Amino acid sequence: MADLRSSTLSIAKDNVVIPLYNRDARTPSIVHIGLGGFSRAHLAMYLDRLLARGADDGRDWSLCGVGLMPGDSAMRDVMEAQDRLYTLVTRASSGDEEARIIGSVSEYLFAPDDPEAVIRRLAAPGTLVVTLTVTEAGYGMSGEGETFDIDRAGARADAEPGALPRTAWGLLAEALRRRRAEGIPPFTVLSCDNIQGNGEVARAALVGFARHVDPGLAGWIDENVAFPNSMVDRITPATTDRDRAAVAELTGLEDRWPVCSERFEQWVVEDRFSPVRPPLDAVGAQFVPDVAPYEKMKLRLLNASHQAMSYLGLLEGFTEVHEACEDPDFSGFVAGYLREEAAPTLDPVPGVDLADYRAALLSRFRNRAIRDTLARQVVDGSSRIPAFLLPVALERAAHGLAVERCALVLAAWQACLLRGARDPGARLVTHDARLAELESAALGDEAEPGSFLDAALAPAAVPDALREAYLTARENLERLGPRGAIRAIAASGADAADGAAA
Ligand SMILES: NC(=O)c1ccc[n+]([C@@H]2O[C@H](COP(=O)([O-])OP(=O)(O)OC[C@H]3O[C@@H](n4cnc5c(N)ncnc54)[C@H](O)[C@@H]3O)[C@@H](O)[C@H]2O)c1
Ligand SMILES: O=P(O)(O)OC[C@@H](O)[C@@H](O)[C@H](O)[C@H](O)CO
Repeated sequence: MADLRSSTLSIAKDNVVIPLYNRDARTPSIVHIGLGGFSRAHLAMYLDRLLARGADDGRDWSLCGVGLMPGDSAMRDVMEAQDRLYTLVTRASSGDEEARIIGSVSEYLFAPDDPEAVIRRLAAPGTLVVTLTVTEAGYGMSGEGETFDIDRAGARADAEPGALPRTAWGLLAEALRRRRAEGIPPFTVLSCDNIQGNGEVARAALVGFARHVDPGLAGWIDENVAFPNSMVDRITPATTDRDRAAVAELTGLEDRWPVCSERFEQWVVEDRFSPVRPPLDAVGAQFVPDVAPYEKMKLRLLNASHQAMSYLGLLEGFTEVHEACEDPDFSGFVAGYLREEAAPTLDPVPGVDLADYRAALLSRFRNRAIRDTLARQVVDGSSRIPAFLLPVALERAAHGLAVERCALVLAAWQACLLRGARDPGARLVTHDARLAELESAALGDEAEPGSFLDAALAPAAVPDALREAYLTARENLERLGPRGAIRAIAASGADAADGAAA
């Protein structure tokens, strides 16, 4: 079978959508930092659509992908070998698959090889927007998510005089310094990470970093750079060898790194770009004046549900999201979390019926075709729990409302970490920037129940009601196991535990 590259596109099977637009001599208008699974299934797909239909403004809305981490050398190799082409397969729950070869990546730069090339691309007048998926942890925020911690972001070396920057913040600050010096208007910074107020957080990170280098530049960035908030959604698991084989079968071409996702897509973007807004509304994105209600809905419902099901599901022995969500007890628990605990904390969302949204989520989670794993959801729980689930628990506790389900999720997190602390070979949580600290806190909780919450959730102060609910949940989990602890909540009459109802 032929390898995927420009010269073999014409032999792709008939059902495959291929890029027919001109891919030669391009000047990307967008630089994307952190070109991983999600941005390849989402941002690059929207741009591929835009390039295929032709942008009315005549600009080249292709993107330059940038990898910053050492592991991104694998992406560099594949992008080089395949003329920056790859396959996106979207999978419906019926098993129906659609394949599209994405051609919107016009350049790929691996920063560890040549940071200067990345800075030059960022500083080029043609670069109008810089998009980011550097994960929640990449923003290096501490406190309530508003303060930039240069060490947490791993960016202290970037701030040394004369340093060649290695982090997103160092690269962006240096490129903006050059643009300012040369009188080139700044680009817009558009975060596509799952963070409430991701634009504001990106601003806090970049301005916070720049303050370490040049307070004048920091002030200029704060005043002149647009950081629109955005809500992004498309469940995109990591690519497996099984996916590679399936994609070869579907397209007739060997793709070393395809990406497979669900069919659902959503992108809600704050209409605040400077100097130029990409015409993404022509290809399915939605521009709105205020993204906050959409972000809150998505993070507290979808992302927090992933947290809610995953620690409990792993303790029960499940490995994939759909397994947990097809089980009546577990799906009843998630439905109960959505309906009883999370949804009441949301503001109305323009154009969205929240009951329909909740029902649609459960059916997306039950999509067997995408084979999303629980293990993917528990990476970096120390960034995800505080971002997705804790705000629901804190808001409810502050209003004297029940937090049993949030508390059970926290107890299951502790139990998963405890297992790894006792037997590293049996770890259920394997990747977290704070893994050693969390495992030790989970052990400490055995001697002093509740102390795990203080250590894991700091600097958040743990309200008494959450602590009490956690202690009950923890005891139930130990005594009854995950299913029993879930049933205890259902039996308490807190909800109907109807797995079918959202
Ligand atoms: N996968 C999804 O379903 C999904 C959906 C919506 C949003 N997202 C957002 O996208 C992010 C990435 O998800 P993914 O599925 O693409 O993951 P991935 O592992 O496929 O890719 C992550 C990319 O981010 C880079 N990265 C990681 N830490 C970084 C750091 N500190 N600085 C710079 N780059 C860093 C990696 O090198 C890689 O290029 C998530 O954290 C989330 O915020 C993901
Ligand atoms: O990617 P994260 O770390 O923000 O969260 C894990 C999952 O909840 C997330 O990737 C979802 O699949 C995604 O947000 C769906 O749009």
